[in-house]
Amino acid sequence: MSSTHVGTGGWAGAAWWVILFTALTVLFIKYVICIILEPIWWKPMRIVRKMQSQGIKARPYQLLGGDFPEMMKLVEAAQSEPMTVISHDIVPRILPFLGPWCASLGTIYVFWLGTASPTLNVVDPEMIKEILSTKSSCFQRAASEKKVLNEFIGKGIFTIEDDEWTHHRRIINSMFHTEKLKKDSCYEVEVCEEFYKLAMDIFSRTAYGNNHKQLKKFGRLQVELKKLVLSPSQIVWTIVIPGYSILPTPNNRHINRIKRNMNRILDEIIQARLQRAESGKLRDYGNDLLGCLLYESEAGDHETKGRKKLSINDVIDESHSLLFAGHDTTANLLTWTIMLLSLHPQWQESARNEVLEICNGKPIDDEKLRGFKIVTMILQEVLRLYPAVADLTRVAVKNTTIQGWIIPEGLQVWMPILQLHRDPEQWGDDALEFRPDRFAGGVSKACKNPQSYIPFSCGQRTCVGQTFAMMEAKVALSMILQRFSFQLSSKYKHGQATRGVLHPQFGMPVIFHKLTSFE
Ligand code: HEM
Repeated sequence: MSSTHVGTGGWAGAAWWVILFTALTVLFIKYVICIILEPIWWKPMRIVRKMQSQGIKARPYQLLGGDFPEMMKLVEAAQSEPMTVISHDIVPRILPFLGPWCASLGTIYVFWLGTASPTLNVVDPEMIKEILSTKSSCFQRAASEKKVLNEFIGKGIFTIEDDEWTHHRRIINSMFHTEKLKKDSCYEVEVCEEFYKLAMDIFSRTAYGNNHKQLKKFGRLQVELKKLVLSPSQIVWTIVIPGYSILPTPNNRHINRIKRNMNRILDEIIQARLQRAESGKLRDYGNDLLGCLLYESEAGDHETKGRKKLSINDVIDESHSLLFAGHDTTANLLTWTIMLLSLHPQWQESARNEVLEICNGKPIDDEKLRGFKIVTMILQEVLRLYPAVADLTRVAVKNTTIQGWIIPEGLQVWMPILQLHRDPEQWGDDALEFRPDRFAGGVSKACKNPQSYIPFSCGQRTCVGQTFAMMEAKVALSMILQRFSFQLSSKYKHGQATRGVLHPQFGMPVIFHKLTSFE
């Protein structure tokens, strides 16, 4: 009797345990499903429904990488051959998906830039102004872009946010004060065909002192790294597979080897600077960019008024960002300028006459640079047609309204600068032509809405080096114009690609003729 009783009670107790265990397991599975489904399905679909309820169409959802793998395939196909004619209609080559998608979905639509990343295509200049300027606190750089940039240039000013960004930006800004640029960057440079090396040399001398030999090697490694990290397949894998960069693939191992070498060069430069300061050969750490960064680092003994000091690793990471942004962009500006002035010899001649008249055989200084009206217009027009940065991406970090559209938290926005700079609505029917004189009355007269011209972006995260870049381009161009006339070689093939920045895909062979006045 009692044993039966005990037995039944035991079974009942066991049954309760089974029920409890099953319930907990079901709850746990539901919880795991929620954790997985919320970011990859529910949240993105909520965002898309919100946009669809406002009349905006969306591309169909794709799980891994979203539309990105298809975009990359289209880009590869569009760039597989040189262009048959020299034309500035390069949107179908650089952003080949834009035309067909706009035709079927309208100019404002949602596509998938990365895994579960609904992204709004934005070309309206007023919306862009709000996103980048007036409502910039509601947006940050998108996660997929940060992933790729972190792989290439490490964690620095491009990828950090909030207080950390404000702190780093303030330090870096101080180096680009016009007073400092006037004093430090007006030295005579040899004109060379290799703008990449020239721009690296100028930037490294100005920002990193007397280390240009080491930084030349750094520059070579950066070119190699760029090819590996920013190759279409590596970008797709980095975005699609979380943690892809730590897998021991041959490419990743090669990338890590190059990064270690680059870090070693920067570390040697930093340690040498610290030693010079310690031995009293320098007051503080020097007043170039490296000096400013070290002054604010844990190596500096000054009071930071509660602000966190930069670590030496922060200084190394920022150096990767600045050494890349500081020369690749300007090198391409000069390259495209030489191409366009070769195609338009009358503008080459006008620019040369202006430079010869203003310089009159004397060295270039700040006052002369301010007198370069034609040269400035030419550079502005080059930056319109061939902006180094072809598009910008941000992600909304809180719900906001932009020009009447409700933008939910988590929605990415994508702003194709290249398209904006060629919009005939803004620039007129000659938008695809090289016409520097459209800038004769300044940007506000060149287009309907000045917000349609953003080669350096705008708002608080506008390019920190724009004054430096324009100054450097004017100095280099004026020196070339005074010494040489130039034309494209018959070997030149017209084609563009983006790997970090918009660059000539098949190189830019140019024939220079020494001017008789400089024989
Ligand atoms: C023709 C030359 C240049 C062009 C067209 C250009 C363009 C741009 C653009 C469009 C951005 C915004 C990127 C974004 O928000 O995603 C940017 C940011 C930046 N640029 Fe430049 N740039 C040029 C030269 C330079 C130079 C010489 C430096 C010197 C260090 C520099 C340093 C930076 C930095 C540090 C940022 C990030 C700013 C931040 O996030 O606070 N750039 N640039």
